Amino acid sequence: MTSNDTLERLAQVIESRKGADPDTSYVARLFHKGTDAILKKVGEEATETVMAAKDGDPQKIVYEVADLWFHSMVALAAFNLRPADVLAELARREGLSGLQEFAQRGTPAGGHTP
Ligand SMILES: N=c1c2ncn([C@@H]3O[C@H](COP(=O)(O)OP(=O)(O)OP(=O)(O)O)[C@@H](O)[C@H]3O)c2ncn1[C@@H]1O[C@H](COP(=O)(O)O)[C@@H](O)[C@H]1O
Repeated sequence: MTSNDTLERLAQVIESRKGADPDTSYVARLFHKGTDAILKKVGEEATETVMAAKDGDPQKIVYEVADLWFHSMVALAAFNLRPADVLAELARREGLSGLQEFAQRGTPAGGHTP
């Protein structure tokens, strides 16, 4: 079993919660609340990830990043996207240095460097 399988299985469960009962499913409740509520959770989990990383506790970092990935996947589903779309974008970037990619964009005068 690969990590891609785990993400794809979770994506299928998330998809199946669209229109499900908000009283019996957390994901259905998020969809019921709407996109703004989902995006708010993504923001909260990102902040909690930063705080965990500042604490330096590896277990807490993994826990919070799992929360962040999960809520990001709910956000993707809200826009009818799948983890496969993100994985394809990462695959496209494979082997292309971030510095190289940044240079190809062309740095505006006075612009920042990564
Ligand atoms: N991976 C997850 C998952 N990760 C986190 N959460 C829930 O996300 C909620 C919000 O997390 P928070 O950290 O914000 O917790 P909080 O209770 O708001 O507390 P605070 O941090 O705000 O104090 C919690 O209720 C967690 O249980 C998840 N809920 C569901 N899943 C997956 O989604 C599937 C479908 O879930 P249901 O739709 O509920 O059946 C499950 O089988 C799981 O595989």
